[in-house]
Amino acid sequence: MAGLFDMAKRNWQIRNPPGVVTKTAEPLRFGILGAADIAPNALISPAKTHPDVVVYAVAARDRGKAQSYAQKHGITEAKATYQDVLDDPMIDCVYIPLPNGLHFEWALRALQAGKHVLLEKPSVNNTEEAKMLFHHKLLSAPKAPVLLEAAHYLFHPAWTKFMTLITPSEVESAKAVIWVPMWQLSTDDIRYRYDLGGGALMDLGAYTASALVHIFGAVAEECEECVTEPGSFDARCDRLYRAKYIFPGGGRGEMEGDLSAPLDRLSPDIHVSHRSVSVSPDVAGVQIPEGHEMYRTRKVKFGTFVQPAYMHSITVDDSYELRLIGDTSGIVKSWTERQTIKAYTFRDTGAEQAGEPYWTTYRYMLEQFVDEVRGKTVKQWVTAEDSMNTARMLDMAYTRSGLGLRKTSEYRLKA
Ligand SMILES: NC(=O)C1=CN([C@@H]2O[C@H](COP(=O)(O)OP(=O)(O)OC[C@H]3O[C@@H](n4cnc5c(N)ncnc54)[C@H](OP(=O)(O)O)[C@@H]3O)[C@@H](O)[C@H]2O)C=CC1
Ligand SMILES: O=C1OC[C@@H](O)[C@H](O)[C@H]1O
Repeated sequence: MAGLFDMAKRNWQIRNPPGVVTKTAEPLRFGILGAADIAPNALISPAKTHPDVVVYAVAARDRGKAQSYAQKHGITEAKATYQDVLDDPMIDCVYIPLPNGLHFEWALRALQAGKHVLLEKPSVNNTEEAKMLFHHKLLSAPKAPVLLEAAHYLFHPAWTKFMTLITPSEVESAKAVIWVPMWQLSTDDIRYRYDLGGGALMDLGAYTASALVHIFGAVAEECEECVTEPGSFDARCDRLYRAKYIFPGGGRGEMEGDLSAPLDRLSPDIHVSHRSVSVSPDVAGVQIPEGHEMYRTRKVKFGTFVQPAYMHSITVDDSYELRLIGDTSGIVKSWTERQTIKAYTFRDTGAEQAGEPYWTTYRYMLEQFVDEVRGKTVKQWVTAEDSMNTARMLDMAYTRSGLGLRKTSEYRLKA
């Protein structure tokens, strides 16, 4: 009952955060490229509770659309073009929620304009673009701007907690699944447009692939199978994928995503199985007779890993075996233990870090982005290597599926 009350309160406060936030004297001013559906959740709402952030401008291809969007969301300026945002010296940071196929070009343009960039996932169309973007000399110059792929779920304390329960070198298998309900997207959505970097692997695979890389602590060696089903708009864009990977050391990773899923599949989740390993009795908080050793096989399930702020659940199932040392056949005793864990703040993980139960993944991410821009130490981050690894995983799956890579942008910065 208390759990239900907490959930209702948290979900209400996500939409109606308590208290009034006083902004700093010179907050970071953000401009948004595109009047995108995701921006209210991903930036506009989180900015309201961040004292050092103001969403200052939005640009749309149609000025009227930018104006009504700005009015609806209390944004000071509506710009007629994306370039107008980049040319405005008042703007410090740019959020890019454009279709995937435009991320590379507009991220480069924004970095060249000296703006810090929060770039929607997946950061780019493929590994070739990832290398050109994340290795660009603009990012290694003195006082280089910040570039972050908005893989928001990695910033939530539930993910941090989940990773403390995983030992990447001992993972035998893992499966990550994510679904979008069938009513959510139109058949000609940007996710079904090849020219815009569409495809379920691009859209949902960005989550499942990056999750697998973190869980195994490495990018896969090979994608051994990738079955897809096409969307109706363009057969080159997958509506559904099921991919299987082999990781260094032989671990098996699977991922599935569906952009038009039936109603019974609403919770994105991850299942991880570790192999049986010898553990110290302290780990299980038990004492064992002399001449014996303990083995543990751990399974971890993370329900609702992508949007954990609304509700999530991490379940750890440990199976223990007590054996005589050196006797691999005889089990003297076996037992199981289950823990169910939730972490809505870093306090729940035992760490001292800012946050409130009603902070979404996006709000936690914004906190770190601002800290990085302000030159403070960040606690969670998506590194250039992380972004490149996600692109490598997606490229492997697209190649294996036969659909081929998403095309590389022809845009290049003038020297
Ligand atoms: N972090 C998250 O949880 C989520 C992230 N995303 C990511 O955000 C990005 C945008 O997704 P979403 O907000 O759902 O998409 P929308 O279609 O709502 O927004 C995309 C924006 O791109 C602009 N645009 C520019 N060129 C084109 C073009 N040729 N065709 C269509 N639109 C164009 C449009 O801007 P204009 O206003 O100028 O017309 C539009 O507002 C994607 O990269 C997606 O992966 C999406 C959903 C959730
Ligand atoms: O990033 C995303 O997360 C959730 C999905 O609804 C959406 O398609 C995707 O773009």
